Amino acid sequence: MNSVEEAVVCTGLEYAFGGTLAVDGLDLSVAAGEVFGLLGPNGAGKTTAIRAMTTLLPVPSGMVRVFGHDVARQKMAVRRLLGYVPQALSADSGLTGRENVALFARVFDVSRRERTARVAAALDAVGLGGAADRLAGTYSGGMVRRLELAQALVSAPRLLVLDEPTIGLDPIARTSVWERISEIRAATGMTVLVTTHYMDEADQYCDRVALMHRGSIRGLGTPEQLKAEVAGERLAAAAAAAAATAAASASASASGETEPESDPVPPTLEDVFRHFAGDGMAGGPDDQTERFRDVRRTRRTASRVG
Ligand SMILES: Nc1ncnc2c1ncn2[C@@H]1O[C@H](COP(=O)(O)OP(=O)(O)OP(=O)(O)O)[C@@H](O)[C@H]1O
Repeated sequence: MNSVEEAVVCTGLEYAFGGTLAVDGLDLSVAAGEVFGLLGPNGAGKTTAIRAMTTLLPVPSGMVRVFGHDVARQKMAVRRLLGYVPQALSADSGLTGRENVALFARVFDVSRRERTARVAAALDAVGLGGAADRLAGTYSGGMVRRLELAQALVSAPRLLVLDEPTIGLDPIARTSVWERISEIRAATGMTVLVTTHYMDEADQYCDRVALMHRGSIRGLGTPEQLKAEVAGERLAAAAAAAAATAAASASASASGETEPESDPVPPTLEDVFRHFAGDGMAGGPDDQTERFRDVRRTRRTASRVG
């Protein structure tokens, strides 16, 4: 990708759990400094791909590089560049916000001299400076998610990876989490890789998105590019349908009415999602299993957040 620095490059990434091929030949490149959304239906392989990128799953060398470091051979170098907010909650409700972040500062080897200032700066950056000495167990769901963001930020990562950062949050808390992410990214130039099922969030906050389905990428581009692509395909399909109707109807054919009507409603990113992943939501037995799995997990996460 010529002169653009690449934060993450996946080349033919594969990962299987027993007989289940969760990631199936994933090719992906995330440019340094962009907010990149990895989208796709339940079970598409997003979390598995992210866990491979963050060194949490073993993959052969050559499949994933983070800022040029191979995750298989340079695991520690990669970890030093990363901040990761997993889907499952990681804050300890029995510690204060400050203690939670300080714990991460120690784990991520922030020097003793810098630690106090870095912990305070991370808490301020997510708007928790005033609540830093309260137990995390007294925080609202949105505050807990922002605390986890502070935990991931305390090591000043070049790449922040967020797996469904706003799941189970109300619209105001979701906006607050995203505003913090946007501010921090603007201030630091950090790269952000995020998964979300909220298409409105992806549309508003991501520079580019990839639609993942059954383990590989099916669509890639800016939200505007992908919406334009779907609009173009809808028009082409409408033209083909109109031509077929005209051919079948002598009267239409005689009057030459083969032009399709223009699409009155422009596609949304949700339409893009359905376009690329529609067959994943058709309701086969595997998809039903994924949906139940997701409902259970969303409820679990929401109840732990709330
Ligand atoms: N620990 C595991 N053991 C066995 N199979 C797993 C495990 N984790 C994931 N899978 C399977 O791998 C596939 C991809 O799952 P993954 O969690 O990566 O999808 P996802 O896109 O992140 O889904 P969601 O949007 O629901 O979080 C699914 O078929 C899932 O059932």
